[in-house]
Amino acid sequence: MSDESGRPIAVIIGMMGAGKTRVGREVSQMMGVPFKDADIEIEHEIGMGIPAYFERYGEQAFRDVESTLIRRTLEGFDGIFALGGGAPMTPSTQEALADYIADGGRVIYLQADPKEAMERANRGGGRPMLNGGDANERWMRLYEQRDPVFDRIANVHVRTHGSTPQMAARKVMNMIEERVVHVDVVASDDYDVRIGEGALNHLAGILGSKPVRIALIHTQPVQRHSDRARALLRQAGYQVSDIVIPDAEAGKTITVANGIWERLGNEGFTRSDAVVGVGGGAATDLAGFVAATWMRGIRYVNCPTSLLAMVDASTGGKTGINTKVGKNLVGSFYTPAGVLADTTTLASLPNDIFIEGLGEVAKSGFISDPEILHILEEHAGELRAFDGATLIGSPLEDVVSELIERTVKVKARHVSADLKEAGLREFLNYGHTLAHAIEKLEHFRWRHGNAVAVGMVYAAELASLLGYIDRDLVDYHRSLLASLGLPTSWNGGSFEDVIALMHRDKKARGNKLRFVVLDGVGHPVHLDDPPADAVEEAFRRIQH
Ligand SMILES: NC(=O)c1ccc[n+]([C@@H]2O[C@H](COP(=O)([O-])OP(=O)(O)OC[C@H]3O[C@@H](n4cnc5c(N)ncnc54)[C@H](O)[C@@H]3O)[C@@H](O)[C@H]2O)c1
Ligand SMILES: Nc1ncnc2c1ncn2[C@@H]1O[C@H](COP(=O)(O)OP(=O)(O)O)[C@@H](O)[C@H]1O
Ligand SMILES: O=C(O)C1=C[C@@H](OP(=O)(O)O)[C@@H](O)[C@H](O)C1
Repeated sequence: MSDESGRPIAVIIGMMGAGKTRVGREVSQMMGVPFKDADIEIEHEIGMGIPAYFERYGEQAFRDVESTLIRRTLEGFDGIFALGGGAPMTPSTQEALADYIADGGRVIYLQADPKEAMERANRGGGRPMLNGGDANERWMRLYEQRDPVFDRIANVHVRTHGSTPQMAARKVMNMIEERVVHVDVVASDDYDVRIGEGALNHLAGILGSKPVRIALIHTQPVQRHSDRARALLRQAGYQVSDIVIPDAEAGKTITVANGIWERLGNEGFTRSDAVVGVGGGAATDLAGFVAATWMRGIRYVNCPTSLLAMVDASTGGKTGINTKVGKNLVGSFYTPAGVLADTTTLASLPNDIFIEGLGEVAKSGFISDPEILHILEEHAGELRAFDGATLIGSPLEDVVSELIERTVKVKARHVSADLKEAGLREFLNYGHTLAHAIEKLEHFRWRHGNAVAVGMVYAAELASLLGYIDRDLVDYHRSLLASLGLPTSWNGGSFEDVIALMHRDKKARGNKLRFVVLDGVGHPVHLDDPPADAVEEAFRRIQH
């Protein structure tokens, strides 16, 4: 885990008594990496205790020694590095930490409960900054000065209220090991998709101090996960309006949205308040739509709990609801303040819902990242046998996290380049032209990812008929998708019904059909107005 460039894996800052040394050492043991405590290193260097050095030479002289040692350690140590309580207040140390973050480092603000930390800091003395007068009063004064500075300097915030050292260390380790995909959007604020155990712990860090009220929108099947989100929000001091919506597609309606708008009005939600959506893609679509429309837009954080929502639905700023005429026909491009894909939520995900999410994972492999296909191939059996109850802590967890990160990166590249789907982003629609027709004809009984799988085989057949790809790649589509438990054929409707619906696909222009096909793995192209006989023959070929 250590960083080859000699940079610390993480630097821990926080108030005296927060647990920087104790928790930092726990983390280093859990991760099997070295640990350094700046205060101990300084005492070795100055050849005396810090209180004595303070006494003899004063605080400024100490801070000079401290900041020099910190800068040197940041350049030449690859473990967990805990700083002294006052260290981050020194401007030169702040600069060094900013450089470290710019180089990919993690400065973790260990946010202990002030009462707990103050009590622990006063055990055993030896803290010169608490000398003179009431130690608790001095601690609180230092806290008022330092907390805002630490909050600003750190790029990771870990609340340890009520945690044992081991629990706190586990939270810190999860934050260190989590995967982060940055989405930089030209027309809107950038945001991060955070993937890992405990990602929900970032909620307060993303929402910040401005919101008073949070609308927590969730569905019954994910109650245990929304319970955790609610507890974190309340611990952080927000007023939480708990809004349970109908599950799955039943929740993506104007009636549900209208009911929430009424609640937000009655409960005085202002523009500085926010929405948090917890659930599958349907819930995060609806939550995003409510956030996009309330007062013409308030901030929202998506907390996806299904694989498809983590890799696709929650991450690209498409929000929306269904209407009687069709799916996703009303909505807005409105990007979130952040996306928290907490992999512990997958523990309750049913196997069939996990497998359908693999349809969108495979799609991303076909259009952009062949390594995704290799990982799917290598682990097809384990993935097909997915059991959420045994996922966390198993070898499969890291495989799933890698697949999520890679798929989100594919999505992020397209969203960053083309938020409103004027061109490049359409490549994410590989397999979707037929998929949407299937979903409609199956009255949405077919899951989205399953329909996309059949749609990709169709697009491969069409591409093969027109000479873009060879039969081997068509066969590879079928063998890989089938090995994951995904369908590769469909017999649920006539070609006439299908062609009529494909003409209403959002990629169609005028009376011309438009598809995304491959010109090889990782090379999607637009196919406009293909010959009618090829369109029909490809359909025949996915009907067996
Ligand atoms: N906005 C976009 O860019 C985008 C992209 C793809 C799909 N979508 C939309 O996303 C929806 C599909 O998302 P989905 O596949 O997550 O379906 P879904 O939201 O209907 O969830 C599927 C089922 O799994 C349950 N579930 C989800 N997470 C769970 C968990 N951790 N434990 C137990 N049960 C859980 C849900 O309650 C639901 O019953 C569709 O509405 C689709 O239109 C949107
Ligand atoms: N989460 C925690 N729960 C219980 N005791 C803790 C916790 N974190 C630290 N401690 C104890 O509190 C005291 C101060 O911890 P320490 O790591 O030295 O704080 P810091 O380095 O942040 O000043 C130590 O006795 C330590 O064992
Ligand atoms: O552009 C996007 O981010 C996508 C939106 C969804 O398609 P639709 O917009 O066709 O619903 C999704 O199914 C597809 O995987 C990617």
